[in-house]
Amino acid sequence: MSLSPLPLADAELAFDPAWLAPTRADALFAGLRGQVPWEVHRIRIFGREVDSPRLSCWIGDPEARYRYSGTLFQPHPWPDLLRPVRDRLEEELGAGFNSVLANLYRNGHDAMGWHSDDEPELGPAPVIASLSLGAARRFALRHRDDPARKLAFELPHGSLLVMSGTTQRCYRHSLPRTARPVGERISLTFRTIRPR
Ligand SMILES: O=C(O)CCC(=O)C(=O)O
Ligand SMILES: [Fe+2]
Repeated sequence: MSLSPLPLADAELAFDPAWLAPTRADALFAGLRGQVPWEVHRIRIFGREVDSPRLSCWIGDPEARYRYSGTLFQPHPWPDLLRPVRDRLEEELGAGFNSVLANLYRNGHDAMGWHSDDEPELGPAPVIASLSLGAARRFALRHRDDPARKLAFELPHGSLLVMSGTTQRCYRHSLPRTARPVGERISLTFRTIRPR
């Protein structure tokens, strides 16, 4: 398959439902599930620090540090099995990626709340490439100022979603909880952190 634009005003989205062949996607899921040092990240909600409802791991080049809630996060080194994925993304998208936030959603209770990836380290118009592995989950976008502008769709095993341009500035996105019984899902959100 190939990347095709998804129409949404003030956003720049490209989607490929089958970026990775199923057998490759299976192998990547199994390898990452076993090799990544999955952690519970703490997030701030309404001024309180709580465990995020998923497991995560920040992976990247040594300079891809970022500061969050007063803590300086140092990335974990790239697992070998992610290097060819990063190389292919860089070549196909013509963008550099020095880091990836890996997320593991253990079941339908695990989720990601509404947010924009708009930390200053990402720059004003970041390219974020998100590869989905494992159980298909819904992904939702909604405009910051106009609730009528929204989009939601499934992210299947091996799919790639690229958000760029004004997407982070104009939209929030989320991965909602679901009451359906769903298996594990891993997302890899490739980014570029500019060192401060
Ligand atoms: O898991 C997903 O597809 C979304 C992840 C996300 O929005 C993020 O890591 O910032
Ligand atoms: Fe995000």
